[in-house]
Amino acid sequence: MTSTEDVKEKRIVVLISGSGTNLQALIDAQNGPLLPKTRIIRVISNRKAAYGLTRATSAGIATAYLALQPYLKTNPGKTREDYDEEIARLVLGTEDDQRPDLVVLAGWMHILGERFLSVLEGKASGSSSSSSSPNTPIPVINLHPALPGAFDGANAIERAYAAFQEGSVTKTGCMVHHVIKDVDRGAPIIVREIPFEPGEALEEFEKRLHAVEWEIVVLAASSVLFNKDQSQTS
Ligand SMILES: Nc1nc2c(c(=O)[nH]1)N[C@@H](CN(C=O)c1ccc(C(=O)N[C@@H](CCC(=O)O)C(=O)O)cc1)CN2
Ligand SMILES: NCC(=O)N[C@@H]1O[C@H](COP(=O)([O-])[O-])[C@@H](O)[C@H]1O
Repeated sequence: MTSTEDVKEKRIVVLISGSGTNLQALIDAQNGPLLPKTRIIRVISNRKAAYGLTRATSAGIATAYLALQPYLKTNPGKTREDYDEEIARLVLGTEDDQRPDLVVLAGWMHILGERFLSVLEGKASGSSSSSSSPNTPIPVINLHPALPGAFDGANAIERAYAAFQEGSVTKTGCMVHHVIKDVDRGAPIIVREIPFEPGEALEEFEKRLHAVEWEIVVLAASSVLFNKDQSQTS
């Protein structure tokens, strides 16, 4: 029987661009019933002012910042794809004990290209370390505030709310899905439907939606890390 001491710690890297309330939900869930022996080892942001960086630092989690435009400016000749590969390197770290078991995009507002995905899928080497498991794919999941195939891309909440105002939808939702090249089209892991309420202000609706996000981002991480089926779609 494996004792708890023998169970290898699970490592998560979280990518953010903003306030980090979903990062905070993951921080608070570390070593709890859904994420036992699990640690967020690094938080990476593409926005220097992201409050999520403050949350990470307050929680004693290492942080890194790298934004596309400053990267291109300080590296003449480099491309967006080079940036994506640099982000992959930041995700992998330089040593084996820095290699994550899961990457969570929690409000990460940059579309990641093939070069990033290839490194994380183990099809290309992005780490400078002689990792003992360079080709093991690392799952990448994304939190998106819409239902599968409904409002892909940025500003999904506002677009869904406007569609409700026009009478073209009665509900929206949020989901966590696997990340593939096609934005927001990866296989859903957890989906939650959230009906609109007539007369409800956008700000009030957003509060309801975010509260559901904080729940599913932890459930999805648990599902992927521990192969548990948390996929109650509702
Ligand atoms: N290859 C993938 N990359 C990303 C995915 C994905 O599913 N596949 N999900 C997004 C997250 N996201 C929606 O969930 C999303 C974020 C940002 C954008 C977008 O248009 N970004 C612009 C820049 C916008 C800005 O800087 O404000 C861009 O990248 O040029 C669309 C969807 C994360 N990445
Ligand atoms: N297309 C991606 C997208 O819109 N992601 C959204 O960014 C917010 C991040 O909040 P947070 O910074 O407070 O965690 C969340 O609402 C998440 O669904």
